[in-house]
Formats: sequence, C-alpha cells, structure tokens
Amino acid sequence: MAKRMLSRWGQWYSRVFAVECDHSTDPLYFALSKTPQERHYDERQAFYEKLFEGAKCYSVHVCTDDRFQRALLYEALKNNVIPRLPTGCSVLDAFSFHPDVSNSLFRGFFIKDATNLPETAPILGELVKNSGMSVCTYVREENSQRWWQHLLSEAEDGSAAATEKYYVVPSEIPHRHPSTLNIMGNDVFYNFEDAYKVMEQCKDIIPVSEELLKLVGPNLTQKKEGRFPVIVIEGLDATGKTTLTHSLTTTLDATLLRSPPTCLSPWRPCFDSEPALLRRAFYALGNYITASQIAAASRHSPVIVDRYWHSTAAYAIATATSGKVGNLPSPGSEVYRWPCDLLRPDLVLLLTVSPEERLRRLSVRGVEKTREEAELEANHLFRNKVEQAYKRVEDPACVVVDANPPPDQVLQQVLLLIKDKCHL
Ligand SMILES: Nc1ncnc2c1ncn2[C@@H]1O[C@H](COP(=O)(O)OP(=O)(O)OP(=O)(O)O)[C@@H](O)[C@H]1O
Ligand SMILES: Cc1cn([C@H]2C[C@H](O)[C@@H](COP(=O)(O)O)O2)c(=O)[nH]c1=O
Repeated sequence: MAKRMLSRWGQWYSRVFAVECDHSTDPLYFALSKTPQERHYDERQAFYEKLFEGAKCYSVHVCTDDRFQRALLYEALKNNVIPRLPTGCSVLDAFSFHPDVSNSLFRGFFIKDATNLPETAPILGELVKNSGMSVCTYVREENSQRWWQHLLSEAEDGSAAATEKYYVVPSEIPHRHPSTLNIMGNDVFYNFEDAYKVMEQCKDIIPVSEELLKLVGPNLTQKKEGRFPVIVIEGLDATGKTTLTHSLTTTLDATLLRSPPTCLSPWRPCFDSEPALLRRAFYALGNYITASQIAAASRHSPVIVDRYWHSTAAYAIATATSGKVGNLPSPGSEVYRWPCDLLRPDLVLLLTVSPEERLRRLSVRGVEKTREEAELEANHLFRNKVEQAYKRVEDPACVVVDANPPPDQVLQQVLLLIKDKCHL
C-alpha cells in the first residue's frame, strides 16, 4: 500500500501549498523540503506561528487528474466530511499546486484543531482510503523549532500512517493566485465539445442531463447567416437588462433571446445546485443553444440577447477566484478569450449602476434569488470581481453603459451606441 502511495505522490514534494486565512490578505504559502532550512530563522518562526497557531493541524487535498472525479470528490469532502469535524476545529481553504502552472491545482482544506480533540484524527484518517485524497498532519520536530508535513497513507491494518515526511518551508507569493490555475476547462469551456463531454459524464448522476443532451445534439449548428445585427445586453442582476432589452426589442422591432434559453429553465435549479464543473457546463451549452437561435433569428430581424458568453465567463471566473479583486487573472489572460466556435455578437453592452442604486432596485423587486445572486448582494467583493471580469472578456469586448439614469435615458443612450456601431 505504502509503495502505491509513493508512486502516486511521487511529485508531492515539488508542490507548493497555500492556506487562505482571510479573504483580504494573501494566503500563507509554503513549500516542502527534504533537508532543513538553516537561514531566516526568525521569519520561519513567525510564519509557523501564523500558520499553526499552536493548534494540531491537518490538511486534505483532492488529488486526482480527472476533472469530473475531482469536482465530485471536492463537493463530497466539503459537504459530507468537513461538517462532521468537531466544532472546535477551524477550517480554511487550502491549495496545492505548481506555481503559475495551469491545471496543476488541487483544492482542499487546512484544519486547525486548537484543543486536539480525539474525534478529529479518525474522521480525517478515514480519507486515506480514498485514492483521490491526500491527508497530511503537521508535526513539530522534537528538540527543534522546525515543522514537518507528514503525508499519510493506509497501513496494513487499515489505519492512517505517515509514509513520507518533509520540512515545511515558507515560500514566495506566486505570480498567479492558485485559485485561478484550473479555470480553463473546469470553470470556463472554450468550445462546445468540451462542455458537451462534461454533460455526457453527468448522465449517471443527473438523469436530466440525458434530456438536455438530446435537445442540444452533438453537432449544434450556429453559423450566423443573417444580415441583421446581434446586440447583447450584459450586467449584474438588477442593473436594468430586462427593462432595456424589452424597450430595445420594441423600438427596433427586434427578436428577443436570452441565455440560458427558456427551453433550459426547468433544469436550471437542478444544475445551480451542482458542483461548479457541472453548473458551468450547463450554462456553456445554454450559450450554444442561444447561438443557434440567434443564427436563425438574425436572418429576419435585429436580435437582442439578455446575457450571453460574457455572463458565463464573468460569473465563473469571479466565483473560482478567491480573495481580492487583484487575484483575478490579469487583463489579456487567455481565460478571457471568446470560445473559438461560439457565434460572436456585433455589439456587447455592459450596464453598470452604483452599488446603492442596484440595492435599491433589488429591494423594490424582491423576487426569489439564485444562490449566486444572494451571494452578490452580501458580497461587494464578489460583485466587483464579476464586473471586472466582464470588462476583461475580449473579442468582442463590452462597451460600458452608465445605467443609473431613468429607463428612457438609458434607452436613448443605447440607441445612439447601436446607431454608431451597427449597420441598421
Ligand atoms: N434605468 C432604471 N432606473 C430605475 N429603475 C430601473 C431602471 N431600469 C430598471 N429599473 C428597475 O430595477 C429593477 C430591476 O430591473 P431589471 O429587472 O430590468 O434588471 P435585470 O438586470 O434584468 O435583473 P436580473 O438580471 O436580475 O433579471 C426593476 O424593478 C426595474 O423596474
Ligand atoms: C447566463 C448565466 C447566468 N449565470 C448566473 C448569474 C446570476 O446569478 C444568475 C442570473 O441569471 P438571470 O436569468 O439573468 O436572473 O445566473 C451564470 O452563472 N452563468 C451564466 O452563463
């Protein structure tokens, strides 16, 4: 068993680890070393104090290369294991990764058990039986001020035993925040086939996926042949998209479409409660269905679209990126690129309103909210990240519209933009 473990985690010691202490500061980063570090004694002690705080500490990471298994295991860990830990434990988000290497991220948790409760170790120890999880404990070296990370595996008698140990050494802040390393292909899909593949894998656990796949078909056509312009209206909730798309549709005698399309509405609550990989594949496929509707409608009239790819990318990127707005992938990053096979609109307008005006509009409306909308309301930081991500999506980039004025003024402003940018 221990042998299998070693080959499985052969690269373990070359990884870097991050522990997210709070969302306004940088995580604590550490690497592993087979030999003790002699220099920077004081810095190291201060680092250990912050990381371990005198508690008995553990970490669990979901370590499998299969993105589907990874998504399900992480959700199971978060929802079924972490809540069973005694209340005295504090649980922090943790990452294991290769600095700045895309798709190298393993997500997990760092657990601080301040009173070293007897229930904690068995709950976490059980996880070593799962080949997709890595469980570690952190142990102070006897007669020294150094700390070890003990990597656990299943012993002959089924218990959890330390098979490998490495010194914990503070590490530099990487260029890219670890939470952003797996965005491409896990949170955002850049072609139809990739999102379709995820939906096919869902069939066993979400029976409605089969119906959705039938509706989409493996080769959805969405080539734009029509001569009429396609105008997308984007923005956070309650920025006035519905109001504007309706008035624009009437004024321009246009066809109004939305993403996700109405035919997907019955399945949306189901996918909204699934792990990010599955939820994002659902929204991605929604865009391709909307694209095929746009392709057909633009032969006969201008088309107005309420949300499209910018929303799919912006919400996914902002949700995946933890902490500060500054942790978002930099402008120009490939995560903001348009999918190679998705119909491009002629114009994308991003409605922006002040936080106060948006809250006023939300309170007037008072309708049921999705989980993400509720989060947006509670979380200024998340809202800022979504808005920044919107502004960074490229080719086509969005044109920002001040949507604070009354509806008729917003409409006039937008009509001028359309006249200027589209052939009508
Ligand atoms: N320009 C405006 N000035 C004042 N109130 C507005 C304006 N535009 C819309 N509203 C009001 O704000 C509320 C939200 O507007 P609307 O439903 O159009 O936003 P939305 O962006 O479509 O929201 P969601 O994305 O959540 O569906 C509604 O009560 C609407 O009447
Ligand atoms: C299109 C789209 C939407 N979402 C999420 C973001 C918001 O929480 C809601 C808003 O949807 P509404 O129909 O406009 O009320 O849905 C998303 O995550 N990804 C998407 O592609």
